[in-house]
Amino acid sequence: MSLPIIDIGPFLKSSDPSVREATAAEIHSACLNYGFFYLNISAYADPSEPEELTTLARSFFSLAQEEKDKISLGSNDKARGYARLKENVTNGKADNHEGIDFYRPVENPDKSKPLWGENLWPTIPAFKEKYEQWIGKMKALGLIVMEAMALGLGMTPDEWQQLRGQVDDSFWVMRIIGYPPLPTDHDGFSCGAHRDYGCLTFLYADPTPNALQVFLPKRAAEIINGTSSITNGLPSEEGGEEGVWITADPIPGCVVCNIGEMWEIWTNGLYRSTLHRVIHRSSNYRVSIPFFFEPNFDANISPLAAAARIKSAQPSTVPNGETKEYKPVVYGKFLLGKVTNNFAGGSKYD
Ligand SMILES: O=C(O)CCC(=O)C(=O)O
Ligand SMILES: [Fe+2]
Repeated sequence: MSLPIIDIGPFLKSSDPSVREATAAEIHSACLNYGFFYLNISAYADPSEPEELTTLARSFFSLAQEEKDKISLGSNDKARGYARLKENVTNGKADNHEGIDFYRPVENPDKSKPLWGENLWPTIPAFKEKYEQWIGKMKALGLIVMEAMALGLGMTPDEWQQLRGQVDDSFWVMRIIGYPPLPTDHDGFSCGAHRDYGCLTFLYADPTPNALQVFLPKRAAEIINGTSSITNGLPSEEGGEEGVWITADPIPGCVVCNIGEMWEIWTNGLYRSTLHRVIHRSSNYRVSIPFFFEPNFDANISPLAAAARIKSAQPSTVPNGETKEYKPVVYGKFLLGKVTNNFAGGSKYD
């Protein structure tokens, strides 16, 4: 047993409402229980596409350090470009990875403003074209999965159109990450424990096993009891909540999909964004390519009526029926807070 595997094919291809609702229900239950699932996209993208992207990424990461530094984010807008091995810090510890970040292009770029520069592309032939094709596909996939989620939450067509208007010009991020083996004496992780802060992450990773781990709180872990991939332990950095780390190895034809903190706000905590980390100790160089499908820069994210309807139909687990009300945020402001924090020595993962 592992995290649920959901095929997006039937949702894409069928006009039968019961088929579409079945996929939507699977996604809803995965979001309620885990915040993470495998999305089989083989009906949508040929596996050779992301494989080619990892080959291109490897040719970049194998360049001399000074070549890679030519597209350094430090000399750009502090967000777009290349970050050296250990430059990113999570929970106060250097991450043992290097990477390149790209964001949605902006009008009137100005690299003196955080986040507001231009993307810096490696000059490797076909690199930009192939990645831009992938970005186009992942953006469209984001809208498809959002529609399925709206259906899963029982949103009316009008409510869906309103939500769609908050994500139809996604301020997406794509990250290309290279992980050398984690030295046994490294004080930290390949990528420290964090929650994704946005909307939906679609992670393609090369076939390396035993790298990505997902933290399942005790209740969720019990649902998929019997899993052989349970490691153990509690994340001390997260207040010691009881649960288990499970490994989420790549599955051919699938991306790993998880929900970010904006979904916590939209659902007022009904869906939780789940802690995850990377510990890559095998001897190879691992490459992963997360695509973050995020809300529009100026989207005002606040709890959705559909989630409130589901919550009010459930018996309250909190004394006196009190529930925490999530505070609305404007996505772009929230993001700038993250990026400015990175610049101050924090992390995009904090
Ligand atoms: O490389 C991975 O498997 C995960 C990376 C990740 O969680 C992130 O960049 O947010
Ligand atoms: Fe992540």
